[in-house]
Amino acid sequence: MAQFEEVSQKSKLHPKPEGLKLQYGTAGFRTHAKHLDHIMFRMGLLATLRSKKTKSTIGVMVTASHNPEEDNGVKLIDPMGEMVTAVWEEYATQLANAEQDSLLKALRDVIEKEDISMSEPASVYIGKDTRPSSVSLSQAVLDGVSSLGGKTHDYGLVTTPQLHYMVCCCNTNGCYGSPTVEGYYQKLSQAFLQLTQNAPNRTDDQKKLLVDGANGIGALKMREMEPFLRSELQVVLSNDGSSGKLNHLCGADYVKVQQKAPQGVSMTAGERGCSFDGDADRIVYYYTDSKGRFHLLDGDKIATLISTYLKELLTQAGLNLQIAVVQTAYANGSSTRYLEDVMKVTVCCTKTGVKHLHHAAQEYDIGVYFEANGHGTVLFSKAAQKQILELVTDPNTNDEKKRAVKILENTVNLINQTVGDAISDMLVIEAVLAIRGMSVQDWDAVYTDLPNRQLKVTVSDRRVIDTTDAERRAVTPEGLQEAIDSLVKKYKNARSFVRPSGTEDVVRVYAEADTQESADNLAHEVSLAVYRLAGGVGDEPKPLQ
Ligand SMILES: CC(=O)N[C@H]1[C@@H](OP(=O)(O)O)O[C@H](CO)[C@@H](O)[C@@H]1O
Ligand SMILES: [Mg+2]
Repeated sequence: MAQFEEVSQKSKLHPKPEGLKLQYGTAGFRTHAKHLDHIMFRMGLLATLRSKKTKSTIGVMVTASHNPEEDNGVKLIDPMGEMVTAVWEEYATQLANAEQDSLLKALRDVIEKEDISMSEPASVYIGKDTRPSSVSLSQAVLDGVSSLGGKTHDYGLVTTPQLHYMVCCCNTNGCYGSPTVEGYYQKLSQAFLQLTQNAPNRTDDQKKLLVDGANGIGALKMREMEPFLRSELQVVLSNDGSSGKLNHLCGADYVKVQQKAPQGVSMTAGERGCSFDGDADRIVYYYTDSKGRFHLLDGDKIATLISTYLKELLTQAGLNLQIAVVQTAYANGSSTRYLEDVMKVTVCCTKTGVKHLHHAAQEYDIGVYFEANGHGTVLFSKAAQKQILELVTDPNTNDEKKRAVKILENTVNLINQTVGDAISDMLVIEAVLAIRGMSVQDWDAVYTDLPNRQLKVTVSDRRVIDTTDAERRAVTPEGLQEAIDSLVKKYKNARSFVRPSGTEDVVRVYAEADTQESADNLAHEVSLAVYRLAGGVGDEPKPLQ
């Protein structure tokens, strides 16, 4: 077959290092950039097949998000802008690991299993982050697509959520928006400007926001978008990539894990700041109080703020829609308690990884999902969107209801429903604070986080730990869960769980309790239990200082 002749020829330009095995993990392939050229070419091939199969445009994003600059990675995007489905993750791994001489066989296997008609046309959208290696790696993706006769549109430098958005716009024939970066800025900024009209008396101080761009793509795109916001948001951008290194001592992951402000951001007391990660699909907020203490507002605080706001609007609009918040086991216990007991919203817990949260959120009229690390968005069901639109145009709606439902409509337009999006989430948070007249301190005071600690333990094979109940309980190895249970009993308001990481070769330990000292001690004791019962390697975990 002529098509395969070209694959065969071109694949020689992107050879697989013999014996190298990589896996499509929680967030696609991710490793040192030097190992990825063949992976990119093959993901170009796979995206082309996926496009033929679904008769839709598929996205391929070249990025390694919050990883160090030397790394890179790739994620595939399905037709509605969601993460690629699990079965195709398997194919991705098979194709990635086929040795050079069995690549065509691996390709034919997928075609056969999925019964793909090779005469279908194919279309693939491609984007990349600012890593130096992204230039040649995205070229390898383009080569893969063209060698199977697929059409490509190379968006060049875009954030991950922007590419998800483009794919969704394309496959909905423009219903979701226009598939251009300009179209994205226009849709979001128009919704934001409409929303801020509900808060006409904001001062320049209130409009000011410090943004840490993680020296990555988010910074570039924030600069591009700024004029569209017409000073309704006054962004002070740092770590804009002009001098610092990507994700180095800055960005959302650094701030969340270290629980301190990024370097290069100078905040006066009470000013609010936020950090994006390296591909701008995560965001966390923070401020420093008058005593110089740093306060983090993470994904849990964001989910609480947004769901409270939506619930209030639904009541004002007289709409009977069910709202739920989807979290993972890492959600702070105080947030879960507040949402269930005070807000009376449904809270559901899934396994770690955005695809799990996204699927769970699709089950509700309105599903708000956030990982504690700041990755999340809101999904509105088709029926919910229809009800909102009908009420906007209903001549019998009174003024109060009309105001609420107009705000809801603009909020729907401001949210990137395809995936967590730092820029979109930031604008939603800014709009909510403005409309509700809240400062960042008011927001922080809604509930107080339980002190918590996350640790990592290295074991010889992390797969010996199997979990259940959305990863909150360990089933194996024997005795581990009992050990955790009896340690937890020693502390007040305590909770702890362990799970094998899906992105690193470690076991993660999480503990929370009434004081930082208790959380630290509990996390340490549970780490010791993991080390002893699950085959720890290296030195025994030491107590925290
Ligand atoms: C505790 C934690 O933050 N885990 C992260 C991390 O997964 P692990 O499976 O824990 O390594 O990376 C995932 C992909 O970016 C992200 O979805 C998840 O939230
Ligand atoms: Mg990311």
